[in-house]
Amino acid sequence: MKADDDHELAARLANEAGQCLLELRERRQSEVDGKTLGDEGDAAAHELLVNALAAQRPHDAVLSEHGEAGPAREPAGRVWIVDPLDGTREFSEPGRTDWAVHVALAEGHDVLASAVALPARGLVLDTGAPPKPPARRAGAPRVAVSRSRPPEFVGEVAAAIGAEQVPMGSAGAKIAAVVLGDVDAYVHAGGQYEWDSAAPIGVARAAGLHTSRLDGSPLVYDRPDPWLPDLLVCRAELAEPLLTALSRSAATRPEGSS
Ligand SMILES: Nc1ncnc2c1ncn2[C@@H]1O[C@H](COP(=O)(O)O)[C@@H](OP(=O)(O)O)[C@H]1O
Repeated sequence: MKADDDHELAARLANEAGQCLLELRERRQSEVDGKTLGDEGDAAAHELLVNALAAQRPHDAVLSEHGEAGPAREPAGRVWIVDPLDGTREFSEPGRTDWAVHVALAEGHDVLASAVALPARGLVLDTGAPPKPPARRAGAPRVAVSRSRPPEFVGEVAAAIGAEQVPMGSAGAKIAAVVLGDVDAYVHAGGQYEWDSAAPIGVARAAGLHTSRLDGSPLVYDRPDPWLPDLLVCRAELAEPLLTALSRSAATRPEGSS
């Protein structure tokens, strides 16, 4: 099996799940409430991805936001880490485009191939043909943060580098915004799981962006516990100033200290 096939499969499955979600959203949004729409989307996209991976990669394990599937995970073996619908809340709000489908293949605790679909924007970003981030736009740097749960310390970090904050839903949409040059960085803390970041982190790395934990250490995938609560994605030239600002902020201060 060629590695190229994995890039291609990730992109195809992310696109197919995205089309399924677009169709479901169109058909059901006038019939059910937002919570039901999100739950139906999550379930439909999960089912599509798990069935497709069972048919196309029967020897690989699958770790989805909605449970494990396929053979048991082997230490450092091949595992598809998928988030069928990232930004469930935004998916259920009419007209919003900040939601995504994540499909990643990890091996040796690293992402080998991945794709992020942004169905409502008609885009699929993948590691087989990673986009080159455009030149930085003029003006203050823009830092994407969670729309619903922005970390408290982000204000002081943004101020330290003269940046403005841009609230947005979905980890995949925020990392894609850095890849596409809509923003310059994404800072997250307080909680997340491996499926929230594996696929977009693969694409961001392939596009030459900086990716790490907030203390600068590497993001490691396919650990027994999928909790991966914080991350930084940014243009390479912002890594040093942002990591310095983060190291001086509450972001990396041990809990309980001031
Ligand atoms: N504190 C936290 N604990 C657990 N998951 C979190 C979290 N903050 C954000 N997330 C998850 O990260 C994804 C992006 O969040 P946000 O839009 O706030 O940036 C969402 O995934 P899902 O939409 O797949 O549930 C959300 O649930």
